[in-house]
Amino acid sequence: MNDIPRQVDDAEARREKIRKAVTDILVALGEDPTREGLLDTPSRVAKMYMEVFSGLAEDPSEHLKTVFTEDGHDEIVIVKDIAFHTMCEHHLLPFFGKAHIAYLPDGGRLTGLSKLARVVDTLARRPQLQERLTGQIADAMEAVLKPKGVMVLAEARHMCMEMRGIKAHGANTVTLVSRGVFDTDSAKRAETLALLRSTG
Ligand SMILES: Nc1nc2c(ncn2[C@@H]2O[C@H](COP(=O)(O)OP(=O)(O)OP(=O)(O)O)[C@@H](O)[C@H]2O)c(=O)[nH]1
Ligand SMILES: [Zn+2]
Repeated sequence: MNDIPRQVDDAEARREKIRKAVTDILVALGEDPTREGLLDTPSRVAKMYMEVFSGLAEDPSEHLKTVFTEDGHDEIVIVKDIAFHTMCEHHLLPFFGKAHIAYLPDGGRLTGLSKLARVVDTLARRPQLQERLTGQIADAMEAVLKPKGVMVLAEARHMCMEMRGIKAHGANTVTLVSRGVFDTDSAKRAETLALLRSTG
């Protein structure tokens, strides 16, 4: 019972810290935080950060606990084109793209297909690096489903590379993690990678 008000208070205290920090940034930029257009900006940014970083308080593997055991079904499962939006931890600017996941079940242990997208969503709602996001998706799959193998391919555009700095417009970053048989069996790895990369 006592946990609920504490969490609410804690969330409000964190929102207030963000509001104050955003006001300080606006002042540092030479803006007038009291002008009409900016009046609610600190509150909006606080609400937005609490939303886009809400995955920090969640355990992604919880989503995978809906396991169906389908004896004899140890064929590869692939879910492609899982869209994600996240924030690069270096600049707090968005990077976004798609994750493609393949796993080879063991002992018939399958999870709901939507749960793979939920894992990606939870991990994306954190300050991230693309390599870490890719690895953490595979970690969650391994921890709960204990598959024979898991492969995760992610492709993304980083706003910190496009709208500032090097301004490499349209650069696409691809990251790949292979575990289990997809790491040790080169034929399976090549076949699965081709399936993950194929379009349509
Ligand atoms: N490996 C990796 N690097 C990233 C990711 N997101 C952003 N970066 C990079 O993080 C690096 C930070 O480099 P720094 O030299 O510390 O920062 P900076 O001066 O803003 O760098 P520039 O972007 O080159 O102007 C940059 O090269 C970014 O492109 C990511 O997901 N993975
Ligand atoms: Zn960045």
